[in-house]
Amino acid sequence: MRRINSVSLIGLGAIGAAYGSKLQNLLGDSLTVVANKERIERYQSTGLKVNDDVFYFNYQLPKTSTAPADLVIFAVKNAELNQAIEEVKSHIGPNTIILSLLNGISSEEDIYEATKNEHILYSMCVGIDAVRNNTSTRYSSLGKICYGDKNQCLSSDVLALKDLFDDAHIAYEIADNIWHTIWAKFMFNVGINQTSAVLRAPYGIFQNTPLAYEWAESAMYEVVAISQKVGVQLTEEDMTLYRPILHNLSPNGKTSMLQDMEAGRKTEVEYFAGKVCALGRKFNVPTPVNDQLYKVIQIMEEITKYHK
Ligand SMILES: NC(=O)C1=CN([C@@H]2O[C@H](COP(=O)(O)OP(=O)(O)OC[C@H]3O[C@@H](n4cnc5c(N)ncnc54)[C@H](OP(=O)(O)O)[C@@H]3O)[C@@H](O)[C@H]2O)C=CC1
Ligand SMILES: CC(C)(CO)C(=O)C(=O)O
Repeated sequence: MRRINSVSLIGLGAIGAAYGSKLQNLLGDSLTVVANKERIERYQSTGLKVNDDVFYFNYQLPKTSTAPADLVIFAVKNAELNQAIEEVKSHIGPNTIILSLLNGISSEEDIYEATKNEHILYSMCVGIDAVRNNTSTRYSSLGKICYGDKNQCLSSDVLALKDLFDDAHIAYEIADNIWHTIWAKFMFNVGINQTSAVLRAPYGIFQNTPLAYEWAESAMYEVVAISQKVGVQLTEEDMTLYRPILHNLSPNGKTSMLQDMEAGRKTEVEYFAGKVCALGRKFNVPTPVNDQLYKVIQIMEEITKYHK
């Protein structure tokens, strides 16, 4: 029976800090956070605050030679993924399990291309409303990590991760069809993240203003239509299933894209509307809502740069 005793994590933002704090409580220094010198100094100077607790992690510089970890977790943004893969590569051995908590539908394939690792479990996290302010992260709900083997089997990797999550008190769900689950989350992000960034609206606005959520759903419909061309077969029921998830998030919570917009960071629009529009063109599916969101969000990013 496989056991996960050592974990390396890259990306200590909202998601990395939230789940990393749980793992550190269990593993202590057997959880290693990979980061460059500037980040490590920043994290060490104040500690990493997660809700009301302060964490001092075991840090390691990128590309340091090290024994492979049992599990490597990616929790960076999509545009940062390629660099993160290079920087954490020395932690990945032939038997290392890899988990990518990034949103979108491309990170697992990108990691596979770069590492050829055969132990990548597909995953996403849902129902978490973590908001980060520099080195401080606050959440009211930690949600759960949905994951699975892409061949839909209960492999020893899947079971080893289940034991780790049980021990660390991280809620999880082993998905029957993880690719469908990831696409459903992609659909939700395409709707809620992008419209929230444009409206600068926290979850409460979408919970209480039907017109705002209708707009988000109009972007989601385009993902449903495309999914049917790529064999994923999302339906309107997948959209309905996300409504209670939205209503469980803190009304003051903000999507990761709204947080990026407010902090003047580049957003993940390329991996949401950018991907939807490209797939729409490929499969001849009209994507008028995402076409506009793609343009508006890119313009907003330029305006932010202009004012910096
Ligand atoms: N926030 C949320 O509620 C949710 C987010 N997600 C997804 O999870 C992913 C992560 O999002 P989130 O946590 O919000 O993003 P954040 O921007 O809060 O965190 C990303 C972190 O990665 C760090 N980082 C980037 N590159 C490197 C590197 N090479 N080495 C070490 N650290 C690095 C950044 O450091 P620095 O700040 O110094 O650049 C930052 O702390 C995204 O794909 C997002 O869509 C999924 C579900 C919910
Ligand atoms: C679902 C949601 C909106 C919060 O968990 C998210 O994935 C994000 O903020 O990126």
